[in-house]
Amino acid sequence: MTTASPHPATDVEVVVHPGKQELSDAIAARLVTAVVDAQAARGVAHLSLTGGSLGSDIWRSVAALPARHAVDWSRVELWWGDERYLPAGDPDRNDVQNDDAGLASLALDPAHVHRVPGPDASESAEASATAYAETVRSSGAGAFDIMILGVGPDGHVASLFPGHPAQQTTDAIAVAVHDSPKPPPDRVSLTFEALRRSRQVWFVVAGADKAEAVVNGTTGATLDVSSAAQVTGEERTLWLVDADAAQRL
Ligand SMILES: O=C(O)[C@H](O)[C@@H](O)[C@H](O)[C@H](O)COP(=O)(O)O
Repeated sequence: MTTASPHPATDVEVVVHPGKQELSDAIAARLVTAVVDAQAARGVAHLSLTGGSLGSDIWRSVAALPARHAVDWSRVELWWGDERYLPAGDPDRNDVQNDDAGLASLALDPAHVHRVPGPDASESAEASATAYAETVRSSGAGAFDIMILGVGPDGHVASLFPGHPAQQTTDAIAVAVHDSPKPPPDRVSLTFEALRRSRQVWFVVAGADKAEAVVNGTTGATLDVSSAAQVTGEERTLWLVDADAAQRL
């Protein structure tokens, strides 16, 4: 399938798994292999994570996967595509939900886990976005190796919501988002420009309520309908979906 998005850097590939559990387990297996490959090629793997239920299920699956020991987790640089602007440790933060699901059980180097500053560590969401962008810029990462993105039923990815003013931010790596249509209202998100600087982009989507978002995302829908359709990887763009989310393809 070829996307008609305005940035068709790569063909879009869709892989369908029967249910959410199989999907989560398959993403985990794919992730371990991709991280090993990135480390073999470049020494370090830059991996960007997503919130959402599936975004955390993946870490439950990785933590149960014997092959996780094939990864040198201390040489993984971790990022988040977006974060809810809440204090460190808040159970509604994406990083905390990922940690609780299993991420925290891996032998990561805390210095390589790049959390988005919350209100306890920054003056505003704008200041947090500036600081996070500076961390991305100074990390030396030419591109993220793997960008994992959940997709909302409304077509949002990271915290870039169709029709929201922050969606179209240009010339920035990260942006503050206020009045988010999905709570909580204040967030920090990578921009489209930053999300596209990824060797591989993996959209991870489960559930019948996402079926329309999957059609829109894989067929190059416009900005006002789909943020997902605006993002492709430099080398590969994968839609990893369950049968319910794929039902309208
Ligand atoms: O910050 C958020 O509110 C979430 O991170 C959100 O962006 C999520 O990734 C998608 O809505 C998909 O979520 P599900 O996997 O739960 O459907």
